[in-house]
Amino acid sequence: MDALGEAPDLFEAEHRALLAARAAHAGGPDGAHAALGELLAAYERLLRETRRLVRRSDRAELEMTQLNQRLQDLAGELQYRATHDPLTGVLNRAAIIERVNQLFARGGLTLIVLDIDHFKRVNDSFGHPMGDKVILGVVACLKQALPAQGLLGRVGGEEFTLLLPRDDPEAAEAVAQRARRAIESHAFGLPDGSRVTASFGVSCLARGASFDAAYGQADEALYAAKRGGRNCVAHASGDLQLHD
Ligand SMILES: Nc1nc2c(ncn2[C@@H]2O[C@H](COP(=O)(O)OP(=O)(O)OP(=O)(O)O)[C@@H](O)[C@H]2O)c(=O)[nH]1
Repeated sequence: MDALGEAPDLFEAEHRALLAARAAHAGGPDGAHAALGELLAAYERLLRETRRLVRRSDRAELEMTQLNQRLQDLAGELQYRATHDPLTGVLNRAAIIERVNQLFARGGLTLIVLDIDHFKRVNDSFGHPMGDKVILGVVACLKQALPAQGLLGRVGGEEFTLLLPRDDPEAAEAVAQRARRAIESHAFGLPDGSRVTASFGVSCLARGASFDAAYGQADEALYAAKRGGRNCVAHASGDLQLHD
């Protein structure tokens, strides 16, 4: 910048050489040779500068593209972390609440809530890492039992939800029983050879309901399943019915 705040003209010398060449050309052949020499030198410098500027701008563009990609990756990572459980990689509670409320705006749905039975015993007897391994095993069983259009989430420590995009109690019963059997028969590798089971509560509600209503019902049914002896499925359709 000069004193007036204007950027210096990078091609001042070339501009002057051009003016001189123009004047020499207008004045006849006498001064033309010297002017042509100056013009050549100026033209060569112009090419060098232009190449340097193009290279610099290519580098800047590449850096911008890389920065942009990094930003997009970070935004995706942030979005993933905000919506997924770090241990299991399934949807977290906040993401499940959002999905359920979105789906209720469009139609009915089924919320199945399940809780691993006597899970505290696993932690107390074999340690927290073994408990984590059981949680991962349960998630693998749930993924196996979940239909393609269903969603799986972790809504508490050892509590999960299966979300089915229709309020169909029979389909819900089939999915819950499939998940229950998958857990019951899975080899978790506990040191004492004991099996792991889970209890299930099912709520099917029509369009316009909310996560709180569906979760409240499913949770109540889940505790009926616990009271009913665990390793079973209870529905919240009016009065609670146990299935095994
Ligand atoms: N390993 C591990 N344990 C967890 C995690 N989150 C919660 N827990 C444990 O889960 C256990 C839950 O125990 P309780 O709520 O008493 O229930 P429970 O022993 O499963 O008994 P019931 O539900 O009545 O069958 C507690 O010991 C928690 O510390 C986790 O991420 N990893």
